[in-house]
Amino acid sequence: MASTDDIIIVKNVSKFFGKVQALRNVSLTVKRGSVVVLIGPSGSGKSTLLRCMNHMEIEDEGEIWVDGQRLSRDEKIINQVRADIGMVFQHFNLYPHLTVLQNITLAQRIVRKRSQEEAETIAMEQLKRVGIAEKAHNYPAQLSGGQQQRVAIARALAMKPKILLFDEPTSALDPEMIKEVLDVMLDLAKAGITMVVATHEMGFARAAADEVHFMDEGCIVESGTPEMVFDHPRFERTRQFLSQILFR
Ligand SMILES: Nc1ncnc2c1ncn2[C@@H]1O[C@H](COP(=O)(O)OP(=O)(O)OP(=O)(O)O)[C@@H](O)[C@H]1O
Repeated sequence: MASTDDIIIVKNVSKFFGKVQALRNVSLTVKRGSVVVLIGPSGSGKSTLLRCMNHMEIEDEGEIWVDGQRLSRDEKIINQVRADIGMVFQHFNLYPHLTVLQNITLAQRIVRKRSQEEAETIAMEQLKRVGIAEKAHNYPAQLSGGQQQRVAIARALAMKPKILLFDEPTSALDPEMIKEVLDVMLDLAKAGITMVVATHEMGFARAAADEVHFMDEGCIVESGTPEMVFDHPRFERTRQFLSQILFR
């Protein structure tokens, strides 16, 4: 039964791209304040599931509920859900012609209708939180990949979202920059921010996740605590995947 603790409910969701079935009857719940990590091979459906959660993709079958609201094609609901759910992508998606500060104030002004002054105050708070306040007046191209991703996280946080979705946030980074981004994410997890993270970083999953879901071919094959999934996988498919993955 659904509880008010459940901020996201995904119920029997399927999604097709032409003949490709990206999600097969997927169900999961995300509890308020918890960290849920999606793992699985490339093409297993992790991104599609995240994108359905904030309605960047629309499920073909099943239901998705976010904070008590059923997602539908109603534009008002879609806009509200998108404002309440922050998303951090693999490729940062910062505007190259805007400074870091402008990147973080833009959506706050348009979507949250904040004044420039308020938006800048919040932007600076969040830049401090991710440890790069001194870069506020730089352009994205003047920052390292890790710093750009931290700006993207600050931008998402500045919207004061109810949930943060991360789609392989460290996959495009050089190895030496991965840790600085994962450390920021770990801090957010400790602060009780609700997060759903698709990642290949098993060390992060082990340290931060309340629940791990292993996906393969559009299905959730196995779910549980990191200890259950990593140390005592029940299915051969999970064991096989984990045996090919680098733990760090
Ligand atoms: N817009 C799209 N059009 C057509 N097929 C798509 C589209 N998006 C995803 N797919 C297909 O859906 C399946 C699931 O893809 P998805 O990106 O969700 O997997 P993933 O687990 O996130 O993979 P990765 O780890 O490589 O990002 C794949 O077969 C993919 O090719």
